[in-house]
Amino acid sequence: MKVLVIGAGNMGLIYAQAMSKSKLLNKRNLMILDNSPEKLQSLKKISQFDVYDRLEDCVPLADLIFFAVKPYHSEDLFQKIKPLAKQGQIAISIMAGVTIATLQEGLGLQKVVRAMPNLPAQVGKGVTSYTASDAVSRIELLTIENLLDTTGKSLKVSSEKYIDASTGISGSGPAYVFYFMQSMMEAALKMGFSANDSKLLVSHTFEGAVELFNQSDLSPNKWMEKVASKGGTTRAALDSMEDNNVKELIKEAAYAAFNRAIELGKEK
Ligand SMILES: NC(=O)C1=CN([C@@H]2O[C@H](COP(=O)(O)OP(=O)(O)OC[C@H]3O[C@@H](n4cnc5c(N)ncnc54)[C@H](O)[C@@H]3O)[C@@H](O)[C@H]2O)C=CC1
Ligand SMILES: O=C(O)[C@@H]1CCC=N1
Repeated sequence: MKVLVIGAGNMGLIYAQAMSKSKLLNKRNLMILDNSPEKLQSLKKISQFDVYDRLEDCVPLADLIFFAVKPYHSEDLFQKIKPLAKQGQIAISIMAGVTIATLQEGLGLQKVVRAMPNLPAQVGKGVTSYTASDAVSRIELLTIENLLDTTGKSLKVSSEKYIDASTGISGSGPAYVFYFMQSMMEAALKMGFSANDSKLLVSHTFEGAVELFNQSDLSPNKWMEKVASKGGTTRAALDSMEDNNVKELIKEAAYAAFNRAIELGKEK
């Protein structure tokens, strides 16, 4: 299987590098294309894949075309690719909001996979939800799942609604975690810790809490109870969060991302 990644930004490059290291593909089978001269310059220094700047040189060679450009660049890109694409090729898109129907119509291809990864893919700890059009066979889907798994875990979902929903949870989610971390680091600095010490205290607190959660069957609520002593410091913090409706605000934020994903699909 020959794979072409279009868009060598954050996500495209992460996927290209992860796939190139996996046993599923070798160097000759991985192509990458970008339209930014600076990006091409830096890509040529990486020897893991073949770099292209012209669609006509690489699109016809690909079995699987992986789309990793911003959603607002997709329409123009699809127009250029449509005359070069061949039935049987599989398009896989990680673009937020861009629907399977839009991909099929824009590219003139029936075999389409929509996926939603997240940035921890960069360290092999990503989670990618995906779903496919009926034309993609089970065996093709298995290969695609193996490719997605090179960046972490994958989750097959039953419909596109869950791709938009997972955009609001896991796709955008790392930014919510960073928001929380930033807030705690700012509080630590205000309490008088150095930047380095603030970072150490906060990053280990997150890492340790996630590790505890992952190694047990307990819910986050149960873990909160274990930290909070009656009348103690944690209770004071949790009460302050409850009084300020923080949980509802976080849910609202996740829904804002979910709804924005749906809107992006309509904007095209
Ligand atoms: N950054 C993230 O955490 C996540 C991003 N996504 C999705 O991944 C996609 C890419 O996002 P990022 O990697 O963050 O963006 P980015 O801006 O870092 O990368 C996009 C790349 O596409 C290139 N590009 C633009 N138009 C092109 C064209 N016509 N032909 C070839 N290359 C072109 C740009 O030069 C750039 O290198 C987006 O659609 C986004 O919705 C999905 C999940 C997480
Ligand atoms: O913010 C965005 O639109 C993309 C999709 C999920 C994460 N980044």
